[in-house]
Amino acid sequence: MATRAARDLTTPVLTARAVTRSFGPTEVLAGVDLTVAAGETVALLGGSGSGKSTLLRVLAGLDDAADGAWTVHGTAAVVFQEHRLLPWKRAADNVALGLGGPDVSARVARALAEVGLADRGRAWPAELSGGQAQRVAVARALVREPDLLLLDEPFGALDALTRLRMQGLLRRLRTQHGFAALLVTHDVEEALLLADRVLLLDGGIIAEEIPVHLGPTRSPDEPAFGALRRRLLDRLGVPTA
Ligand SMILES: Nc1ncnc2c1ncn2[C@@H]1O[C@H](COP(=O)(O)OP(=O)(O)OP(=O)(O)O)[C@@H](O)[C@H]1O
Repeated sequence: MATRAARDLTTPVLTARAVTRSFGPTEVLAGVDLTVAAGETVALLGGSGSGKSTLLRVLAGLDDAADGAWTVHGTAAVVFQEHRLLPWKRAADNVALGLGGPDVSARVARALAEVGLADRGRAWPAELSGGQAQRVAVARALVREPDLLLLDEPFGALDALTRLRMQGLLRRLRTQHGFAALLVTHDVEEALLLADRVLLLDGGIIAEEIPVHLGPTRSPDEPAFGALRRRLLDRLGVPTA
């Protein structure tokens, strides 16, 4: 699939300023500022109920009750924890949903091949494993050639092995396509495996920003990885010693 070579890489793909969102008297987002650069992967980490999913929904345009200013420069696509495939449509038709043009079936076939499901296009969602269904959800996002992927715990419902495979898939697709990603996760290891930067959401704001200076072939066995993991777990109030 063609990457967007013409895109201006100096313009951020996402900027958000002073984003607030309350539910009744509870202010869940209290003035969030963040920027995601082109091609960058940013993990959004925070405790349960800290507002990660709320923020992602706002940025994805799925919540119109928030205040503040946020802009996606380019095309964004969202992948949720649940695959959200329509059960009455075959895998390929789920990927094709909302697309137009004469080459839709070729684009869909290419996207399915890229997630390793070239031969499953005619399958019904109920015939797919959890991991396969989530791959179809990734293909549905990929086929839109996004500049930014918004990922809300995309592998959270998968078993540990499938999760590792999906993380590898995301890394490969990111290298091939060059999209930026904002990844909501509460898995510190996942954040460190995938992200260039980790943002900690706490008290309704980005309370801390941690650059992840690890190489592309990073491993949890590296001392620097372990040090960052301890720092993040400590910040999240999880004892490590
Ligand atoms: N539609 C809603 N109505 C009322 N309260 C809501 C609604 N959506 C979210 N909240 C509240 O906002 C807070 C943040 O929720 P959110 O789902 O964004 O947290 P999270 O950080 O993604 O949590 P988790 O990691 O457990 O998924 C929670 O207290 C939640 O109860």
